[in-house]
Amino acid sequence: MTTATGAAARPVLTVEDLTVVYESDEPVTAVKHADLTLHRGEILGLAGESGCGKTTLAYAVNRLHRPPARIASGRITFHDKSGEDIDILALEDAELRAFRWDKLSMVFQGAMNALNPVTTVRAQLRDTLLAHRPGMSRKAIRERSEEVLRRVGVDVRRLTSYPHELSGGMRQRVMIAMAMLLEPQIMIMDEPTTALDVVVQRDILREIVRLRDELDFAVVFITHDLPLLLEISDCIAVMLEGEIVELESAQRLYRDASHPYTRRLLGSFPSLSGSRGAFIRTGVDETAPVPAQASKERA
Ligand SMILES: Nc1ncnc2c1ncn2[C@@H]1O[C@H](COP(=O)(O)OP(=O)(O)OP(=O)(O)O)[C@@H](O)[C@H]1O
Repeated sequence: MTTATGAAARPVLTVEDLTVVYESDEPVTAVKHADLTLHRGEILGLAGESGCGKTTLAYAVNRLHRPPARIASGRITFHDKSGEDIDILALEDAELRAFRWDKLSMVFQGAMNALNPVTTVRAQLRDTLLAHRPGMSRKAIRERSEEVLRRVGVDVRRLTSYPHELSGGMRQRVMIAMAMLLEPQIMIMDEPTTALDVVVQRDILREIVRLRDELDFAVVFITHDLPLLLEISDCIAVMLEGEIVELESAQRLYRDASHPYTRRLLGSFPSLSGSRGAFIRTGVDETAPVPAQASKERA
């Protein structure tokens, strides 16, 4: 199969006909018959205004949705690198616990507040490792913990820190380190940097793109910040009122969006209207390659 960016890649996740309904007094169909294919090593941006169903879709993919949310239709298949296909909606509880973090991890909105406040970074990394790799030696745990921290640009001396001793940016990096701890094949990131200031946000995003290049996991990146998605994504899915109305390479979407809503969305960001291309990096010309590729250099 060929991805929208032109590279041959196999799918790692297929979502077919997914419908999620909140069975409240007035039922809300938050995701409507969504189809999505994520390829190995791909960064897929999920864009759309607040309330369009992005988070609901991400939660359902990882079976983290809670009542009143109910999956009314669909099929979600994880294509493991071993060649096995895993039907996520059919997993038993124990299988699901083993699956999460290991094959697919998530960094949530405001995740930096999700760290346990009374436990050191070292203990949190160790607990996650031991839950999934019970036989892991102390030496291997130490080495892996140090490695993931280094990868996200946090000094290993921070292993002995408690979350309150870290800055917001550092806590978010630790959460990303947790998410990559078990070398998942997919990381879903739901507005992972929204609460951070712009400079730290860019720094972390560049890091995610660089890590993806090195480690080749796939990323679903959710935000309503379309300019940012154009910069880091290979492909972008646009959601409107629960439907995926467009799924295109970042480049095609930017230059030639077909859905009127996408065009409106593009036009609603002052930095994207007017002289196209200026927002990405200074000096980028109109005929330059896919924005995501150009942003792969390190910060
Ligand atoms: N617990 C709930 N009960 C009923 N409706 C809900 C519930 N949670 C979300 N919804 C509705 O589902 C729809 C999709 O919400 P969702 O949070 O998935 O959107 P989103 O695109 O992620 O928004 P945001 O960007 O603000 O996070 C919205 O109409 C929302 O009001």
